Amino acid sequence: MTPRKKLQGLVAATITPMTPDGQVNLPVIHQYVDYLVSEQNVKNIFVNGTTGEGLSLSVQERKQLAEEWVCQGKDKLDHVIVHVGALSLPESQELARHAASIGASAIAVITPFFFKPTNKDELIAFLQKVASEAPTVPFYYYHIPPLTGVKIRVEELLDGIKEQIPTFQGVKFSDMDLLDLAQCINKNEREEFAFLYGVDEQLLSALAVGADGAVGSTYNYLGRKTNLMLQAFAKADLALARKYQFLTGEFLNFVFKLGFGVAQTKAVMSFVSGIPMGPPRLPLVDASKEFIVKAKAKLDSIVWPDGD
Ligand SMILES: CC(=O)N[C@@H]([C@@H](O)[C@H](O)[C@H](O)CO)[C@@H](O)CC(=O)C(=O)O
Repeated sequence: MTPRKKLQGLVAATITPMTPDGQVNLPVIHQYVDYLVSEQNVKNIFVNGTTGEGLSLSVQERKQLAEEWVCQGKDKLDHVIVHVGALSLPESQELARHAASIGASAIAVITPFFFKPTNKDELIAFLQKVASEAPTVPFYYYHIPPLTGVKIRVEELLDGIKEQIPTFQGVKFSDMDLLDLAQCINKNEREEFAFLYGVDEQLLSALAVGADGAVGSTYNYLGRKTNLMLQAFAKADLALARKYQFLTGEFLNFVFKLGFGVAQTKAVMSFVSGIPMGPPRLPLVDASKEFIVKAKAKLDSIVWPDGD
């Protein structure tokens, strides 16, 4: 899949559909692609990331998923970014080669988070070894310190990165540190890199400092609403953009108090889209019935500015 334009706008961090007995449910992906495009107006995806439980899947499952998303997304999706990060360097390299061979638009890599890099040079050395296995595929660093515990500032990482990773294309920035994000964007004078923000409830603030777009779980089921926020922001209608951000925030604030993570995202996506996402894989456990009833009632109660 050749990217037709610089990545911007919304990217859905895809869920990995599973059968009730915990197997990856590939046949559902065809319907899932159509749902994202036609119901959510989202044409970019990020596969096998956090929301996709990528680090809980086998290498074989990750390859099958990447292949299925690329295949089903052909002529429908603009960008299919495949997350190929792993704790083991050879596994990550194998996944990078595989993503290149199936025509993924880009790859992304998370830092190793068991044995962790302690500084920028160690992290870049790992990323470089993976990126060089896919020398024609755009490369994104996936920064998510709340989960990895690796807090190396991205602003530091950018210095000289293009010399070490010629395919470097940008960052999926899933952190609340907007000073770091803003400094990255300030350094990106030639606008050669894309910065995709990953904290959905704060996207408007990231847009204000210049984020190009966003990767997140909520764009699976609130993509259409968030696209309206992006449009309002582009027209400098901040009052309207804020309304959308406040309302997605109202929903997320509500579910955070109930306990919210990938398992609950799967449940919400199942009831909103009607596509069965199935249970999460252990150690995650299914959302409770009580969560589902309350989350659905909350989402249904929201009155959006577009009248829906
Ligand atoms: C920690 C986490 O899961 N963060 C999500 C957000 O989209 C998150 O679900 C949302 O902001 C609600 O908190 C994304 O950044 C993760 C993501 O894009 C991915 O699945 O790779």
